[in-house]
This record gives sequence, structure tokens and C-alpha cells, in this order.
Amino acid sequence: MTGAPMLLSVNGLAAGYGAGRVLDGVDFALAPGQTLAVLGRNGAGKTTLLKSLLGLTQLQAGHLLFAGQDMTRWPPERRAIAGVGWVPQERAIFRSLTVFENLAAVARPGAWTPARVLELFPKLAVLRHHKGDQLSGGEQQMLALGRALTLNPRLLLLDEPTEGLAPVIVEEVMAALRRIFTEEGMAGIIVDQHAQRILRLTDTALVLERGRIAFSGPSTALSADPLWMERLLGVGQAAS
Ligand SMILES: Nc1ncnc2c1ncn2[C@@H]1O[C@H](COP(=O)(O)OP(=O)(O)OP(=O)(O)O)[C@@H](O)[C@H]1O
Repeated sequence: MTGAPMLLSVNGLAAGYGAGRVLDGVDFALAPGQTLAVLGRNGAGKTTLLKSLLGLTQLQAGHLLFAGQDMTRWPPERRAIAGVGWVPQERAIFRSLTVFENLAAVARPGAWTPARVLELFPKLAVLRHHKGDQLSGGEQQMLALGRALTLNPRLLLLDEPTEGLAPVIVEEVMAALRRIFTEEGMAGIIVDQHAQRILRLTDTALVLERGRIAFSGPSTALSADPLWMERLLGVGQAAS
């Protein structure tokens, strides 16, 4: 790839936990404003890939460039300050703080203020004085996403953002993701098991199999390939 500078370049990444290797030979790049879907079976290494970008795994080989800087050896805090944000699978909101306090607690200057997040999620606006532990799973997911936004990252990493949510809530979260990524142009990497659904949202996709890249290309190319989709449908749900 030549031309526009990349927001993120991952070159020859090998990483795991301690001496154990989970990812091997992982290469990809993401331009500013682009979105990438990461698909694959349980245990393929999807979460490990996100954690490696966050500095939470043992990096065994390779280089990570973020906004032109070599972040390979940066600790997690430095990556966060540089603009790598994430919404963990377990949501991890502050349970004893109100919705608004959760948003205001971490906010940094930028387009996404707590007020704008409440506009994105009207449900949260209604619940702004409710404590985190009074929220349903779906509301907690919206809050976790909103809180990550108030940090105004340059790249947002999402780990299974619709996992375990009721269909009507999935629709609300997907609509918010479309606005964040498609309309507002934030760059993102989204791990999801629902191939059809996530490929409609993202520009590019990669499929991990046993820690290696088995497919890398445009999301439209992956979703138009019946053999790949059949392979992936065994992983997630047929309906989306
Ligand atoms: N903290 C850890 N310590 C050691 N091994 C781990 C740890 N976390 C994950 N693994 C191992 O790394 C491999 C990849 O796990 P990972 O969670 O990245 O997969 P995944 O594709 O995200 O799967 P899932 O869809 O189930 O979340 C698995 O074999 C898993 O057992």
C-alpha cells in the first residue's frame, strides 16, 4: 500500500501470554477513518490481537506503528494517551458512579463530550442519574461504549460489542456504531462473531485461524464469497 499514511501498521506480529504463542505472522494496516472487522472461531486469537494493540500481551516479534510512531514497546498507558481506546468484552464500567459521572470521569477534550454521548444514546440520557449497577446489560454496553468515546480516541477497539444483548438492543448499538464509524469517521477495529452483521459496518476484514491470518481484504469481498461465509457461519449466527 502506498500513498496516504496509515493510522496503524502491524508488521510480523507474534504475541501471546508468557512464552506461549497465540498470534503469529500477523500483518495488516488501517488508514485514518477506516474500520476493520476481525472474525474467527473461538480461541482463534481475536481478543489477543486487540490486547496486543493495547500492550496487554507478551509481544514476541514484530512492530506496531501508530500515527507514524513506533509503539511496539510502549506500555498500555502511553498507547491510551496516544489515542488507542477500547471497549472490553466485560464492559467494566464504574458501578458505584452514575451514568453521567461514568462519562465525565474520564472525558478528554474533543468532539465526543458526555452531552454528545447522551444524545447518541437517548436511553442513557433518561438514566443519567442512575448508578452503573442499576443498569441492564444493554445499557451497560452503551455506557461502556460512550465512556470510551469521551476519551476521544483516534482508534477505537471493540470486543464483541453486541455479545449477549437482546435483538432490539443490538439494533440500537449497531445504529450507534454506524454513526460513530460511518458518519463521524472514527477508525475502529471490531471483533465479532456475527460475520454478516459486522461486514456491513466495516471497510476491511481479516479472519484469524489459529492465530494466523487466513483472509485479509475488503469486507464486501469476504461477504460476497459463499465459501468463506459458509465457513464463518458455523462460527456465528446465520441470522443478523
Ligand atoms: N490470559 C491468558 N493466558 C493464557 N492464555 C490465554 C489467555 N487469554 C487467552 N489465552 C489463550 O489464547 C488463545 C486465543 O484466545 P483469544 O481469547 O484471543 O481468542 P478469541 O478468538 O478472542 O476467542 P473468543 O471468541 O472465545 O473470545 C486461546 O487458546 C486461549 O486459551
